[in-house]
Amino acid sequence: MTADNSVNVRAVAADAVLEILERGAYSHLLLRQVLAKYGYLSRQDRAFLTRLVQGTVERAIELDWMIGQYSSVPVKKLKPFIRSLLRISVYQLKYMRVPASAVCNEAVKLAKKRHFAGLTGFVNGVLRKISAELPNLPEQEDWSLRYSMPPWLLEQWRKQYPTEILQKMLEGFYEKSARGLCVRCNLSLASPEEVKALLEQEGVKAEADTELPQVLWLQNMGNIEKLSAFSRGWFVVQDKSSVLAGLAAAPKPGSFCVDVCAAPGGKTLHLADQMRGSGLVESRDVSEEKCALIRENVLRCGFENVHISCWDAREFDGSLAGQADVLLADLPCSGLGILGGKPDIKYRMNEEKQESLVLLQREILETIWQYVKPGGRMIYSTCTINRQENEEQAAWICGRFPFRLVRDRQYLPGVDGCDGFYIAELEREEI
Ligand SMILES: C[S@@+](CC[C@H](N)C(=O)[O-])C[C@H]1O[C@@H](n2cnc3c(N)ncnc32)[C@H](O)[C@@H]1O
Repeated sequence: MTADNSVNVRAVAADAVLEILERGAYSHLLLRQVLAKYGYLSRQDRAFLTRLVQGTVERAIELDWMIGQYSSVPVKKLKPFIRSLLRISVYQLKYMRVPASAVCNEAVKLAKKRHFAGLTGFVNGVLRKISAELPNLPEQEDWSLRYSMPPWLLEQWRKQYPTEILQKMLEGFYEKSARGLCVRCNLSLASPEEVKALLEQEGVKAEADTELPQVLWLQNMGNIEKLSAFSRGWFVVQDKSSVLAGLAAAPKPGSFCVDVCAAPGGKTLHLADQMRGSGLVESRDVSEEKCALIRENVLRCGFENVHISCWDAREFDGSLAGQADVLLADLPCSGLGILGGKPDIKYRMNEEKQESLVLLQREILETIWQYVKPGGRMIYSTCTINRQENEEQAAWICGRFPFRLVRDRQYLPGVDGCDGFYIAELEREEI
């Protein structure tokens, strides 16, 4: 597929995969940049590019194993661009059902164009062999290959979840893109019916969520920032699990809410929306750059009941002591619940990083619990499925500070129809 005369979508995909898997770029940020740079691509090409990059990153462990079976050179020793080109090509063969002739011809052309003319025979040979063998390949027994999941992560989850649940989760990550893009309607500006109607006028398919009336699932949306409903601030891109955290906070009109780790502002906006312009949300994040993201969203959505400030949540702010009706502690975490949308996290994370995140969460919690007024509530949430950062952290809060756990829930991908997310609702004791 070539979008137009000026850009070869496969070349863009190969470069993007190289940046993500070889140079540590964040998949969601890089894709956003690339899609903005090639803003003139058709909806079809944007969808192809997105799927090819995301899918290749998601399936990289399995793709490398397949390439390794038919390459005379170990995958690790291949030239980075050739490795990337083979990865996107094998993904097209196995998961996009692109005809082998198209995949091989495009890969050979691209190798030549990037000055690897001496390797075109090698590229063609590996891809032809894989495409011939594909129909005979049995399903992988090894889950690390079947689901492209690092072995240490599978081992950790095996200790924490029963096998059937684990399998549903692993499959759930791959179902996310098919469900579409999840958005929450800004009820202060428009009803879900109005948002749906405006989106449909612009060719976007919007389906109401079966449980949460303010949530819509979008398909075929192209460049979201160009949609009128987006620029009018009528919706916020936010997974259903994150909406559930905002609903758990349920601020009463006129409340004072503190959101200590707020960027890009999804939950801040939801708190402001639930109070319909009354009360105040003190919305903070650690850097000016992050606060700028909150500001942009608050402006777009038209809220005046939000105050944004740059503050490191590990630093105590005496002016907030005992003030908050609702404290939102949506803390930095290992992010393993959102692998469906940010698959590169699984290659970046390790047990050492998880342990340091547990310590960072505790450092923040030791400071911020003091902001909750007696009888007030704290919502502790993460977008991960690791017990140490979730249930164990909620128990740690209750064991150390004057809080009781009202309720908590671990949402799981593939089980609950949303990202993996943990939400604990805690109440500060009156005395
Ligand atoms: C899970 S994200 C928050 C998502 C946000 N609540 C939302 O709904 O859009 C965690 C945030 O914590 C911020 N963060 C990390 N360390 C922090 C610190 N020491 N103080 C304040 N914010 C911090 C990160 O910049 C990141 O934006």
